[in-house]
Amino acid sequence: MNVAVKICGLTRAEDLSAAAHAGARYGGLVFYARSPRNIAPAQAAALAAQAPAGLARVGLFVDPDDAALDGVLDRVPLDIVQLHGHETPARVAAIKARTGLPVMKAVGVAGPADLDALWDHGLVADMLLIDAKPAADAALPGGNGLAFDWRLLVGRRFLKPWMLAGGLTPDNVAEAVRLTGAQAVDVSSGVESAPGVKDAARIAAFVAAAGAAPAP
Ligand SMILES: O=C(O)c1ccccc1N[C@@H]1O[C@H](COP(=O)(O)O)[C@@H](O)[C@H]1O
Repeated sequence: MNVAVKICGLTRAEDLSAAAHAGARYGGLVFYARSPRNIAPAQAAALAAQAPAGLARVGLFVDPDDAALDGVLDRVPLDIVQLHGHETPARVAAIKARTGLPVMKAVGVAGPADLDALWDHGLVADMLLIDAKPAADAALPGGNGLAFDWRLLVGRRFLKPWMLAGGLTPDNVAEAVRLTGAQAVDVSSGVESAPGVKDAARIAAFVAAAGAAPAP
């Protein structure tokens, strides 16, 4: 199976190298101050410059205003913008127009009613990211290592290509892919030794277990 893998929350050169070497197709850089994976634009620019051609650089934002977006995009070469907050479809469309980049919109899922938002966002976003819906009192809107009931996705079709996220690990990603038919998966905490510190062995195990094909 050819499953594309995104390793999110890269903060160190060795983590980016481990992701690329393992065969990941996307590397995520988190621009969200409350996250333990938050990265400053200057540091992100250096990391992004090291990314090989087969690794798409994804910038993760949470409800960014235009100044926040510009402050990163003026410095950091990104290939995709990931929106992981409460952005409306109209805001997604505006960010897509402003940045000129493909936009991946994350939608949190806890039950069947949450799937409706995937339809609405599928009308404007280029890609969808289906993540677990965080608890109301969660400190972060994502990156919590929290999974949702993957059976909610069985038999579902979406308007745009989508990634599965939320609590994925080297041990459960194969089952998640088998059950949902996901062709792309995203992981952050499941391949870490500590928040914000990726583990090369876990990255390699995750990519292998996902059934990823190496970048062409
Ligand atoms: O990783 C973070 O710190 C983060 C912060 C704010 C929003 C999203 C974040 N990460 C994204 O969350 C999902 C799932 O992460 P995990 O594998 O369950 O830890 C993933 O899409 C990350 O891109």
